[in-house]
Amino acid sequence: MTYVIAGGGLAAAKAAEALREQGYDGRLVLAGAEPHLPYERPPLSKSYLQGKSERDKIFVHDAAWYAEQQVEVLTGTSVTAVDRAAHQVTLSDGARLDYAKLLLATGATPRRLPGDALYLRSVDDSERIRDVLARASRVVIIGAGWIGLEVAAAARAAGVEVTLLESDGAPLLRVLGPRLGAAFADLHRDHGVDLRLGVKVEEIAGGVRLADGTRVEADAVIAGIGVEPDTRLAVAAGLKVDDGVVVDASLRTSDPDVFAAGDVARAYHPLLGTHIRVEHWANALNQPAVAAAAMLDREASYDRLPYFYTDQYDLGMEYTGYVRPGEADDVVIRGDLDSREYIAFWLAEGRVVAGMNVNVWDVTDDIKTLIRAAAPADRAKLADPAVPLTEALA
Ligand SMILES: Cc1cc2nc3c(=O)[nH]c(=O)nc-3n(C[C@H](O)[C@H](O)[C@H](O)COP(=O)(O)OP(=O)(O)OC[C@H]3O[C@@H](n4cnc5c(N)ncnc54)[C@H](O)[C@@H]3O)c2cc1C
Repeated sequence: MTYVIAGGGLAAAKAAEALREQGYDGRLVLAGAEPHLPYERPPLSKSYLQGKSERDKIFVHDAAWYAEQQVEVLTGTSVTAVDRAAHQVTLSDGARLDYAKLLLATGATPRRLPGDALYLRSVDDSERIRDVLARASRVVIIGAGWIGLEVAAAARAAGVEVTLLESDGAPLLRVLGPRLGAAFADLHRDHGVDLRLGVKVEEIAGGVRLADGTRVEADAVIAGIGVEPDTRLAVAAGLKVDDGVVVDASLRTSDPDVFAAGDVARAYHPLLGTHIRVEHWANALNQPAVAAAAMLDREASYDRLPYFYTDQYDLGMEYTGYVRPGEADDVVIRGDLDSREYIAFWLAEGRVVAGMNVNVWDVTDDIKTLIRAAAPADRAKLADPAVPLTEALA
């Protein structure tokens, strides 16, 4: 009996680990398209991009671990097709492999623009951009999302002039809303970033040309405009796909022998009562244990709240929870936005649905408790640093 993992990122590695931990002792094959063993991506836009961490620190496990665990890792090998009726996958080298259970952990790929821009997804991308930052005097970054902002911070740390272009009226507008988006705009402007909001890029060529005709010259253009889930295999195999491979709370697809986890999965979240796709490290870290249990025909359900973190300059933050699209406007702040030491809470119908602690630590569990309570919060208590967070319910 063979279990196959299609994909070679964090979710894939954690799935292999979880299957062995949970007692699966059959043949286990992990096929990953990249030429590397599975590694963690968060450092690629932070410490690794800034030359502050070593390459061997980013790998989830070393080669010896996979050998000990008898996980057959096929690097540089894509799964090119899934034949669900025959329970067989085809690999890019032409080989065919029978599977009893299959996990799709194919992740996501950057959205691209026409023209000559750099993108940041892989360790090779990170090294390329690091080399560019070492030589460039000016770069343009397109997109003030998490990746764009972190690359802007790395570029400033390298002494490079940065023009950061964003089509919305604030960085991270859709996630954080206008008030907190503006706080991130201030952060970057305070560090010398030329942030231009509400602009549209018309052409990328030796810099960029904006829709209003303005040209911004640069030594390199780096784009971070979001990712698309890599659902090609699932689509071709006729699985249910809707901006991600649709799975239930146990991470099972519309085929009982095929599962999905990580960036590629749109999973039913029992607490939120809806399907969500999460493009965060903690999700790729934790979902695989549930997928592994389900692959072993055990009861399992993934109901962790989404969690995300970022580091930019001297700002560190953690974000916990989920704000439904278009509901990021009702915010209560505990602390001081200007000194960049605060917790922001997003409310929907009076209840806390998400919290972001900025340069304030060890509050994630309390924020989770508030969200899980799903009860109306007392806004004054929420805003008052003297009141323990767990007492902030109405
Ligand atoms: C630069 C960067 C910084 C980030 N920083 C943070 C952060 O600070 N905090 C945070 O929470 N999250 C962060 N993230 C997001 C986080 O890294 C992702 O959520 C996580 O990598 C998802 O893991 P995954 O295994 O699902 O997918 P991926 O990491 O995308 O891995 C999927 C792998 O599968 C391979 N693959 C695709 N198709 C096939 C196929 N058909 N056959 C075989 N292999 C295939 C791909 O090549 C890839 O190697 C960051 C991401 C990036 C790129």
